[in-house]
Amino acid sequence: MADDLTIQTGGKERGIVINDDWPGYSLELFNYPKHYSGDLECVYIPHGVIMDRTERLARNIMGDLGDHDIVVLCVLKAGYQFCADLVERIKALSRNSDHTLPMSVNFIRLKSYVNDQSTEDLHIVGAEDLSFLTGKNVLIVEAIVDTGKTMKTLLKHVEAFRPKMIKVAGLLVKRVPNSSGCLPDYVGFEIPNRFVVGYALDYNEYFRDLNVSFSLFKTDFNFSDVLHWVIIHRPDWLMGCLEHNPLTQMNSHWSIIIRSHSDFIMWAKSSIPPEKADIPEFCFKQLLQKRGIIIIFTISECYFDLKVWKYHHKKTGIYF
Ligand SMILES: O=P(O)(O)OC[C@H]1O[C@H](OP(=O)(O)OP(=O)(O)O)[C@H](O)[C@@H]1O
Ligand SMILES: Nc1nc2[nH]cnc2c(=O)[nH]1
Repeated sequence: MADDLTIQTGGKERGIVINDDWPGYSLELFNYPKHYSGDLECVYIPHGVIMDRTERLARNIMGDLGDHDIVVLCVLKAGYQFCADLVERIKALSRNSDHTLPMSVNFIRLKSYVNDQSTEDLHIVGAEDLSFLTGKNVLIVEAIVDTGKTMKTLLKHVEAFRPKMIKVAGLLVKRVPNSSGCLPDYVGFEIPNRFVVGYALDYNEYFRDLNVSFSLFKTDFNFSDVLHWVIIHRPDWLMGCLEHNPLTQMNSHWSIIIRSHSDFIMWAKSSIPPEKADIPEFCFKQLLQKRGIIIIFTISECYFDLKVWKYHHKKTGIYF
């Protein structure tokens, strides 16, 4: 995978390539949990297609590694579903062919995403000591390779324990501009640069329980409504954003900018006196306590926070 690692790099397949203009399937055609209604855009890759592709990956892995012992290293949390399904299919092939692939399964947890953003803060949680991998054939099983940072870090970590061989199976690989260049040896699907959820892939821990696989997280909503709602119901959170935003120190005026993560500014007001800004007065009292405000929300940060809030308050009957 990475150039500096002793892993075979040649002849890698891109898997099933999903083009940028793929609209997905209408949600109306599938069953999905009621608690996610309104949150999803479409079904991007149906569960059955993932299962069929996984079966083929299992066959490719058996073909390459059959008769070697392997240690499967499942990357949690998102990798658990793919790993379970892949191992199940390798076991089935093992039962029904002349090749056999003795396997042990281990788990490692890496965490770097907050909302839909990769952070520099990558933690390896548990199984820091991987000395049981020394001299072994290792199959790393990962749900998604996006920026590739997780995989690069993990490979370095695993390499340090001197396994005999490392192969990587990744169900999804995203086409991203600044990819680390780490490509799995076995790829299920190459997908556009969109945020997908379901089949154990989460958004701040939501949607792991979504079985209609890989749906797109919905981001089309009315920004003014969202902003009003946040200001009214979450002034504390808003202030938190300000505290942590270095830009808040820069300007003696305030401005509120809402932008999508592709940097398209959807709604912006800058240096407007509060009484002309069409935002409830009490919010401005709070905002104006802090002079020099620039608030930058990304769509999903803002939207998801509302969702969390909505779910949080379901029991108390406050709805967005
Ligand atoms: O290629 P990258 O940009 O590094 O992203 C890929 C990683 O992101 C997700 O993990 P996350 O940090 O969200 O933790 P999780 O698996 O517990 O959801 C996913 O499971 C991958 O490990
Ligand atoms: N749920 C989810 N987690 C990710 N981690 C990296 N990319 C993604 C993605 O598209 N969806």
